Amino acid sequence: LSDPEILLKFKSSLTNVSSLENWENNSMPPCNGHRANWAGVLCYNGNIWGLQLESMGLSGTIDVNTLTGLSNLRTLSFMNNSFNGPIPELNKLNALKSIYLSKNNFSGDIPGNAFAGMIWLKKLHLSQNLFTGAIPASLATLPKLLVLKLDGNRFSGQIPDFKQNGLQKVDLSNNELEGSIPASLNRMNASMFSGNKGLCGVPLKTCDSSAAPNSNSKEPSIWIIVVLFIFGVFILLAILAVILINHRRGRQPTLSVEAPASNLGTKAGFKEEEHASPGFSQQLGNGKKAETVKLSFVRDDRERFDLPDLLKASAEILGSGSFGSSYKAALSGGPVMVVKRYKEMNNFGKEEFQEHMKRIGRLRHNNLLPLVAYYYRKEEKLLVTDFVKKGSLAVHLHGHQSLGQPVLDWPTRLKIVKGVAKGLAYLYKELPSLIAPHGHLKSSNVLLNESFEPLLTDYGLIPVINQESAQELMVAYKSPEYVQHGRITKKTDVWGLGVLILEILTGKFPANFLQKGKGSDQDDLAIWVKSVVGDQEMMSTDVEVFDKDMGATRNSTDGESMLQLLKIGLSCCEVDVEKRLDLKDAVERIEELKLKGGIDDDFYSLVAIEEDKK
Ligand SMILES: Nc1ncnc2c1ncn2[C@@H]1O[C@H](COP(=O)(O)OP(=O)(O)OP(=O)(O)O)[C@@H](O)[C@H]1O
Repeated sequence: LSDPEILLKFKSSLTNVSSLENWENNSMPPCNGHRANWAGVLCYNGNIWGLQLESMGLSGTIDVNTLTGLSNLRTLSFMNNSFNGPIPELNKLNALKSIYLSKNNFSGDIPGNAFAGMIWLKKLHLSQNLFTGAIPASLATLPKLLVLKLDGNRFSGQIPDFKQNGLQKVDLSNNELEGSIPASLNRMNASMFSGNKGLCGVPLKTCDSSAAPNSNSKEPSIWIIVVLFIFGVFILLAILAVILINHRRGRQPTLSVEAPASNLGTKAGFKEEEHASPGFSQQLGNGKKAETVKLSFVRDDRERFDLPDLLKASAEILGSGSFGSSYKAALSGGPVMVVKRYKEMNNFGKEEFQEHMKRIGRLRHNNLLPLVAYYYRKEEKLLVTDFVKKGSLAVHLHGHQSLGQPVLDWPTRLKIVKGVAKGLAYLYKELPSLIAPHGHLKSSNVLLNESFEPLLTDYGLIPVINQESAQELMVAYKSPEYVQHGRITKKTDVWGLGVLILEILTGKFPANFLQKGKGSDQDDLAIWVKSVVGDQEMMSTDVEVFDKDMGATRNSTDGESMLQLLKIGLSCCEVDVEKRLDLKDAVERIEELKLKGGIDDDFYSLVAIEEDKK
């Protein structure tokens, strides 16, 4: 369906729609550039990014399924209308940044998972409705939530333990909540909790521990005893069952790994083929008779495990890059690790290799994925790191459709560039003897943590990669200076940073990495950007290279910062090394870039502003 068709279908499930009479198929399109022709529609670049249908007397059904067709929709407001019934299934619109449903007659319990997966949601207003039951638990883990207004409903039970540090306003006043206020909300104003008879703890009066859930405190305690008793009986039965099963099986160990694994503490290692689960271990061991295998840990602050533990774990291949393959392996009951098996590290003696791994293991920075351990055998090298759940920047920039995830917005992209720059500056400081301290900077080697902070990986490896393969495979050796003059310089990583910046701003994949081996004179992406933007001095915020998916940038600060970053990216991609920025200058210029002030980059609901004034 086209945008107008989607809006008309959406309108057909509403009642009392006289305010939407200019929503008509044969009239003007809903958006004309940034201007809206249809009432209550918010436009950016000809796309619908918001619906602000406030104070229109609307009722009927909010047809969320139809709205899923509007791929640029980021904000929804139905404030001050007459909608009733249960809350719509808003998490089908998981790219939304703000939702305003206050001042309607929505009612009933909200399912605990109603907001699960809404990782972009910053503002949620549900004030002054008739909602009952518990505050949905999924709200407590939304990573970007800043403002939550649930006041003036009939929410009951305890307040969930909000995990976010960034919460700015949480208004829970005038509900039927009870119990103690979680520590994460202690710094809120007391008025945010007023009108709830059962709440206690900072910033309200302290909880009286003896009489806390008081008056009818006897009843719950009896129930607790009954539940504990039943639970105890279950556990006893389970233990008996396990003993019986083991008895029946006799004394043979169920897994061949178990007996020798327990000796590991005293033995120096074990024979790989005795213990490994077939797939992963066969690939690692190559079917050859293995020597003893023991992981060397490069950090003291990490829980110890050994290669057998990883081999036992069911492994999943994450991907095969130019150097080999990466496997994800979950240790039983413990952390999830990634083991990268390098094909091209065979020319180094044990001591030389160990020395370098120790050096890498000493690095500590918020924007580096730490090396945890390594394994050295003459013909086999493995590096072990933590698994990063959100995956790589490459996946977020180029694979979001398949993941069903919203694309990265501008503030997130700027945060990633700033983090990458900081990580690089640290590598330059700590590894001054390496000509290219990273050497392999590209978007699949930038992983993203839970709050989209970038973590560089695969850094500092040039000294232990076989020279011939390095020249063929590593990003540093694809730089114009290497292709033309056969040398890399202190500014080679700056070129990698420039290509990454252009990739982040344009959303386009740098074609060079697709060609194995030597690339063209300079990166195709940089050539394309230069051909579109022309003379750097003459560039304006209207240049056509920016990824449209970065989202609304109507305000001038953001547009200006994007343009500045584009200029920095191009100056980092200068073919002439003399003219290219050095790392220090590039990092300084990146650090100066500003986001628009304030807490939000979407619209401020008119009714919400009025409410906030009260
Ligand atoms: N620690 C990790 N956590 C999560 N994903 C990871 C981790 N390390 C690597 N990956 C992802 O696994 C995939 C394979 O990574 P790998 O490092 O083997 O190859 P690559 O980065 O694509 O290429 P290259 O071998 O040239 O570095 C990539 O998509 C990468 O982003």
